[in-house]
Amino acid sequence: MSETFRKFLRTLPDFPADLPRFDPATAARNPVELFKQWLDEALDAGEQQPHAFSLATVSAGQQPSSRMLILKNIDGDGWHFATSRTSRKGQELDIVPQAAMNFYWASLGRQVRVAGPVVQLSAEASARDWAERPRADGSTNPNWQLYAVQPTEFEFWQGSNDGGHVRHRLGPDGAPEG
Ligand SMILES: Cc1cc2nc3c(=O)[nH]c(=O)nc-3n(C[C@H](O)[C@H](O)[C@H](O)COP(=O)(O)O)c2cc1C
Repeated sequence: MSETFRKFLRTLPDFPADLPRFDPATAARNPVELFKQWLDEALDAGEQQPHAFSLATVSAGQQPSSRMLILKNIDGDGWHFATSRTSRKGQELDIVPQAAMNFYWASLGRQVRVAGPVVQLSAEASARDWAERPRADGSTNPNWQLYAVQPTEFEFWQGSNDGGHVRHRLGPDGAPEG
């Protein structure tokens, strides 16, 4: 059975035949600008929920966990997401306020990694996010919290069908890193 499954996995579709080329030398130097460009291109490529990402957090005992979330904004406070403070991730962020985001757009063979410390945004901003969510019903939720990742590192990754994958790593100010 496990051998059959192993072989089955080998047959699954890989990247699409046509992938964009990415040349870091001519890319936007500002990581937020580059991200917004890639997000637009993911939307144009037909990606459903291109603003969805995986958020990894870690427990006090160093057990990592990850789950999908929706990006709510990017501004001077950082990269916003919202969740309940009482959730597993909320509790983990109370103890270890660090996280890693991972966006993946399969149709373009692209991944963006963003990581750094996490801060809590204001009660007002959190309440507004709760009120503006899809299917809002006029209720309030005192546990709903808007957070922001304040990136210390970025990585823009472009897959290639010839194996020449491109990794473009940037520091917090957009300066290229090894
Ligand atoms: C595409 C997608 C987007 C999601 N967006 C959110 C979100 O913005 N906020 C949220 O709290 N949960 C969201 N969820 C649910 C989370 O993945 C997760 O199940 C929930 O937040 C509990 O996670 P935790 O127990 O690790 O804290 C989303 C799930 C999916 C699949």
